[in-house]
Parts: sequence; C-alpha cells; structure tokens
Amino acid sequence: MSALYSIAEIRQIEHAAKAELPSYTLMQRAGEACARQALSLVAGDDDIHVLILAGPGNNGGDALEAAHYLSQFELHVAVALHADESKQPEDARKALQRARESEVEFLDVADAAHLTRQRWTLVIDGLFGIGQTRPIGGKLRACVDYVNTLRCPVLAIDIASGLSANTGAIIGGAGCVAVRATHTLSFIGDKPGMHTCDGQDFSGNVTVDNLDIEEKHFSAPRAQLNELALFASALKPRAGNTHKGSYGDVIVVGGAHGMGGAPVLAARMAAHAGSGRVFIAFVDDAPAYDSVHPELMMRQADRVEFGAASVVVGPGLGTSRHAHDVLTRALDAHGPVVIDADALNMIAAEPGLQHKLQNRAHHASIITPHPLEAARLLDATTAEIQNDRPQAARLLARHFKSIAILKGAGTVIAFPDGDIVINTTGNPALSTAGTGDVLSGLCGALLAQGWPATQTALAAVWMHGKAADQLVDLGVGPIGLTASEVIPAVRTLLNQIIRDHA
Ligand SMILES: NC(=O)C1=CN([C@@H]2O[C@H](COP(=O)(O)OP(=O)(O)OC[C@H]3O[C@@H](n4cnc5c(N)ncnc54)[C@H](O)[C@@H]3O)[C@@H](O)[C@H]2O)[C@@H](O)CC1
Ligand SMILES: [K+]
Repeated sequence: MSALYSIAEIRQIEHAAKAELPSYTLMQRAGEACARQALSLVAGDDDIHVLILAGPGNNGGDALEAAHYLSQFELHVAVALHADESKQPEDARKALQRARESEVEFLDVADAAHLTRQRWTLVIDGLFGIGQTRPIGGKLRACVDYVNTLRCPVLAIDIASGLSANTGAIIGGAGCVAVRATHTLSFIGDKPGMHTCDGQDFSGNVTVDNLDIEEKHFSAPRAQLNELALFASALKPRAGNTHKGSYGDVIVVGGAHGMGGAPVLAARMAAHAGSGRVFIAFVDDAPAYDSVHPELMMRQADRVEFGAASVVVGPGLGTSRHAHDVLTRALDAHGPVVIDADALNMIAAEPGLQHKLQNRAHHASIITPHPLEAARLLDATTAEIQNDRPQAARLLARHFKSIAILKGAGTVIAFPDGDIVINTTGNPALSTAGTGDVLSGLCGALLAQGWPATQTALAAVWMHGKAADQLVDLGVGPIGLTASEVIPAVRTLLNQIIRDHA
C-alpha cells in the first residue's frame, strides 16, 4: 500500500522516533540519503558543480548535512545559506558546523551574482520542507526564480520549497513561487501534496526514504495512492452461463437541447465497459437511435422507470424544470446513482435535493465534480477548492454522504469516513470536453455489474487515467485526444486487467 501522511502525522512519527534515537541521527540519515541520490544524478558527469540551497530550518539542516557528505567526493560543492545562524534549530546548527569543517564553498548570498557565476550540474533544494508557513518572498524568491530557469536536475529535499506537503498548492496561492524540482527525495513517508494540484508538476520524480524509522511508529494512514491492488478484488472473469441480464442496466439521464452528445459519450462508455443494457433518458427530444452504436436505447426521460438500474444523471442535463423533476426521481431511485455535471449544479442550488442525496445513505452514490462544481456544492470559490483539494473532497464526501471524486490533476477520491485516495494515472490529454461524461459512464457500468461503490470509484478513475496514458504513449495526445477515443482504450484495459489479475 502506498500510504500518504499529512504534515501532522509526519511530525508525530518523527517525534516518536526521535525519542528513541540519539539526537541528530535522523538528520544524518536524511543528509546521507540525499547525498547518495545526488551522486546518482551526477554520475557520468565530470567537472561537477553542485549548488545547495539551505534554508533556516531543519530542511536546511538536511541540505547542510548532504553538503558535508558530498564534499568527500570529487566534486565542487557550493552552499547558499539563507539562515539566521542564531535562530537555527539545534540539529541544523550542528550540520552547519560540519559543513563549515568540510571542503564546501559558502557563497556570499549578499552578492546578487552569487548564483549565476557558475554553470551548475545539479541543484539541491533545502530551503523549506514541511515547516514552511508563508509564501517565499524577497531574495529567496529571486533565487527560486533563477533555479527554475536552469536545465540541470533539481533535487528537492523532502518537498519542493514553496509547495504545500498537505495540499499540493503553492503556498500563498496565485502569484507565489515554488521550486520546480525534477526529483524529490521525501523523508519518513510520502505526502499528499506531491500527487495532487501542482504537486506532480513541481515534485518531479518522487522517492521516499523512511530514515529506517521502525514500523511501530507509523500510524494507520488516512490517505493513500490509488493502485490496482485496491480494487483487484472486484475484477472477475465472466462465467459462461450468463446473459445480458447478468450484467445490469445503465440508464444515463441527460441530453437537453444542444447537449445530446454528453449522455451519448457516457452511454457508449457504459456499453464498452460491459453493462448488459444501456439506455439514454433524454430530458428533451430523444433521437431515434445512435447510428454508431445502435445497441444504445433512446428514451424520453419522463417515460423511464429507474427501478434498480444503475443511474448516471447529469451529462448534458441542463437545469430546466423538467431536468429538475427527473433528477428528483433519480435521487429517489433504489439503485446506485452516479451524479455529474448539471445534476451537481442543481443539487448545489437546492437544499431539498441535497437532503435527498444525503438520505440515500444505504444506496450507493458517487458524485464526480470538477473544481467549479465542487465550489458550488461547498459554497466556496474554485481557488479555495484548489488550495486544499484533499480537504475539499473530504468535505464533499462527508456532507453529501457519498463517494466524492474531485477531478483534476491528481484526482482525489474521498469516502464519507474521511479516508482519501489520490489517483496517479492520467495526464493533461484528458483536459478536453466529454472526458468527464466518459468517467461517469464508466462508474455506472461497473456499478451495474455489481461492483461495490468503493472499488467502482477507484477502478474507474484509475482506468480512465491509465487509458489516456497509454494513448499518449502511442502518440494519440496529449494534444488532440478526444473523449470518444478514451472509450475503446478503457475497454481494452479492463479486459486486460481482468485477464491478468482476476
Ligand atoms: N526534525 C527532524 O528530526 C527531522 C527533520 N527533517 C527535515 O526537517 C524539515 C522540517 O524542518 P522545520 O520544521 O525546521 O521546517 P523547515 O526547515 O521546513 O522550515 C522552517 C523554518 O523556515 C521559516 N520559514 C517558513 N516559511 C518561511 C518563508 N516563507 N520565508 C522565510 N522563512 C520561512 C520558519 O520560520 C522556520 O525557521 C523536514 O521537511 C525535513 O526536511 C528531516 O531531517 C527528518 C528529521
Ligand atoms: K525543500
């Protein structure tokens, strides 16, 4: 399991471990691990110049300790120290002393040209770690801006400075800066902020070193990375003696005037992901059939009984009176419901619909908002949602008693008990119209086939992203991938993982 720990949890683990170890042990381990990774990043280069940025706290201490280790090798180590020595924590002060006694050049940070004189082979970012509390400003900002122009590898210690380890947002928000690392060596445990929002862009390749802290100090995590193992129990080969009734019905509700494509995408995905029968309930006039996929059944929404079918409500639904009435019926239905797009907007606008959703507690409900829809549901701004995506997803799940899939870079799947899973598949090729409809249709299909809601949400998000990754590998995207192309790729992937893992 790939556990993710919040800053508070990391502090607790660190505190417990430190109580049983001689002081300074963890920083020595951290510095040595960092130096080892640095050496592997410059292996093969000659005339190596390593720039180490060391900040005022223990993150800077790790950097200084790394400087000491690296100075024992055939390379030039330069340290830019941004710390008031009288205020350094004890371990960091010790590390500074060791670095001063080593073959390390200390740059004069008062001289504006101290960084630019040299062509750097590698930069190590030890400005701030999990203790950063305010945006990077002043001279340090210029330093970060400079590092971000370099082409060489940039190794962040613990977390890229400027990035929040809890949220993946840049500390201070729009207009503020963070180090754009190519590699991050994170200590004790992995952290949510490296995998959602700006986390992937600024962390680069993430590795975790647990600093040999004993297992007993690690608490049960409330967050983890999504992976196949989390939903493998739901992957089942088909039995021979089955028929279409064995694989459930999906009813996609939507398709107001001018938005008929959205439910068609969801429905096509539902059919390609194995649902026995797929219907589209149009709130406005239904077309006779889908000429590409005539197996889909088109109906007028007011004539459709939901029964125990899996209902996907929202794609292209609009917010008309009629749409509202159909949504009300869908929320009263006894089967699993996936709620997307305009259905979420109507729920956000009306407490009565919110109560209906909250009262569905013993039927599965999955909501799939993007950040703007999440903002409407939580009466917040999109910036506030993006500033703490894990927390926003948790609030959605708890408040609406549903599984919440907060879409975007590093999709967060949250459960009503407060646990979250952050997805690792997917790429910007998915930033195009219709991919959300495909995701909701995929959820609907898995639910219709009897998958539990938890595994459904995890698998749907993982496969949707993975299929897009595979398409990009083939050159189909990231530019110009269409939602329709994701559909057959998901089908291939689902069949493959059932074959390989069921
Ligand atoms: N304490 C320990 O035992 C260990 C600590 N570790 C390292 O220590 C880090 C955490 O250390 P700290 O808690 O000292 O925190 P940091 O080193 O992340 O930074 C805290 C310091 O930065 C200052 N600061 C915060 N934001 C600032 C800003 N925008 N501009 C200027 N100054 C700012 C704070 O006043 C404080 O002095 C971890 O990320 C990790 O790298 C590791 O060595 C593992 C063991
Ligand atoms: K750092």
